[in-house]
Amino acid sequence: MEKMQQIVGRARAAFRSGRSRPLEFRIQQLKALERMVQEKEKEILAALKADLNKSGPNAYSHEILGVLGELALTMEKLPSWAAPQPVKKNLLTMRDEAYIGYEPLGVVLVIGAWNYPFVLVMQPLIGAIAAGNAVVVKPSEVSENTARLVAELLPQYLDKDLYAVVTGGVPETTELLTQRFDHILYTGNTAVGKIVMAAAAKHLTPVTLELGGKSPCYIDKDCDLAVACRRITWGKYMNCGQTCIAPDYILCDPSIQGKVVENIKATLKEFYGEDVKSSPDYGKIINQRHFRRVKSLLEGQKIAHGGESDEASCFIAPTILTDVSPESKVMEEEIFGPVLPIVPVKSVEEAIEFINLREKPLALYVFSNNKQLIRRVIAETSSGGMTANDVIMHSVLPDLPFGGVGHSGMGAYHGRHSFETFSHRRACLVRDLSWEAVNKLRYPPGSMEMVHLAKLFLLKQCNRSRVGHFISALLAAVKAVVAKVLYPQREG
Ligand SMILES: NC(=O)c1ccc[n+]([C@@H]2O[C@H](COP(=O)([O-])OP(=O)(O)OC[C@H]3O[C@@H](n4cnc5c(N)ncnc54)[C@H](O)[C@@H]3O)[C@@H](O)[C@H]2O)c1
Ligand SMILES: CCCCCCCCCC=O
Repeated sequence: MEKMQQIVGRARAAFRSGRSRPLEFRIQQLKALERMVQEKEKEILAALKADLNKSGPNAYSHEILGVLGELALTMEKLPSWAAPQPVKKNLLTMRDEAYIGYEPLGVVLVIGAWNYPFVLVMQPLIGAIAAGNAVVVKPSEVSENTARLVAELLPQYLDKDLYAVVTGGVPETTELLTQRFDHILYTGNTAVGKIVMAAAAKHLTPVTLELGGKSPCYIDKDCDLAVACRRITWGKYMNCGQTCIAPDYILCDPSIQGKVVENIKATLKEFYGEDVKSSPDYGKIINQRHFRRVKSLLEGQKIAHGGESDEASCFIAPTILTDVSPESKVMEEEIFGPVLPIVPVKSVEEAIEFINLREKPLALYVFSNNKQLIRRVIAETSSGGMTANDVIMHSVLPDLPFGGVGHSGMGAYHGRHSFETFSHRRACLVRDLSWEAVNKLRYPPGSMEMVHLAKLFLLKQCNRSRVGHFISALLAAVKAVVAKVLYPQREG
């Protein structure tokens, strides 16, 4: 493989040429990306099938639709997102142009994870292109078929120098991270997140870290359990439990634990039939390393449902664990597999305390008919995102920032948030060279009279209701300037 330094150097030279900046160019590249997804749909679906045994409908709705939706939204909204954003002015600057200008950061690195291997590199790429950057994409080597396809397709549709793909594993990523980037968006586990952040710190490169964690799900007694459990089952077992924002574990009153199990069991049958292993909708564990890791979490647990497995095909049945101790291994690490522990808690207070004693999760879920209880859980906890009375769905609304907090990550993307993540918000003030008399207020020699006037100018916002103020301030300023010019030696 070509040296990382050359790849990044070429992207930087292409960025410096300025061609990624015009909006027409960005939109043309996004259109090419859309054409790529449409023309190569079959190949993308085949790669996702080979990597994760994703069925066509699942791969389409979980990955391709997300990419097409993000592309359509970005192409439609880019002109308004990228437009200078005027800001409020004060009396000193009321004649000027004051705005936030969005400028590209430069060369951006996007490192993806294997569980949604297409959407997790494409969505950040869309935001980075939209913001006018050059981009180096590093898909996960663990989902090797999708990685290979991304490396093959992107150069066929996009500007090859501006948008490069690097494949490979830890050695290649380690080498890539020695290069200087202007932003890094990394998706993956928290331990590697720290490695990425340390490497970025050497170049003072800002990072967006899309990490994981244990996302709790509290079920209140006052709840339609059949609906709640259907939604939880969908979000927990989709992609065989390998979803960053899957509900990791359930907290509920011991009196409803049995009913929760029964409802989830009934839903599993509804979704995947009698023989889950042969269901096209279930997927598989990505590889044997993860198979063994997930299997080991079942040791010593009370299995209320599931537990069957087959190492050769990386299959672990949808599994429910009951009466799980908070101290057990399954409650120490993110599960990232089809295992759902239920930890009994006696009240919402206990649930909130349980959540707050642990690292801030990427997502948090609460099910209840009681709106006040939902508000309370939101107010008294913290997480990257949350959905009440459903799971996962906050991540599909592009106006909501998608990201973590604390150990579940930093920064966010999706929709406009992606554009902002990959842009520098530049403070712009454009003045002219007239009205120098008013500017005399800030020039030496200083006087308290000038300070009082400056206070009036600076602390008052400029809007219509304050026109009166403005006129009197202006008159006072003129008077002060005249006084300063006539009696320059006087003390303030
Ligand atoms: N927040 C999100 O959007 C999101 C999405 C998907 C997954 N995740 C989280 O990611 C985790 C699962 O992904 P994973 O970490 O197993 O994915 P992974 O193994 O695919 O690793 C992610 C990326 O990091 C790179 N990498 C791995 N080790 C590295 C090292 N030592 N130095 C530099 N780079 C290295 C890999 O090459 C890969 O591109 C879970 O914790 C999950 O919650 C988060
Ligand atoms: C409609 C359901 C879409 C699900 C997409 C989930 C993507 C999560 C990425 C983290 O793993």
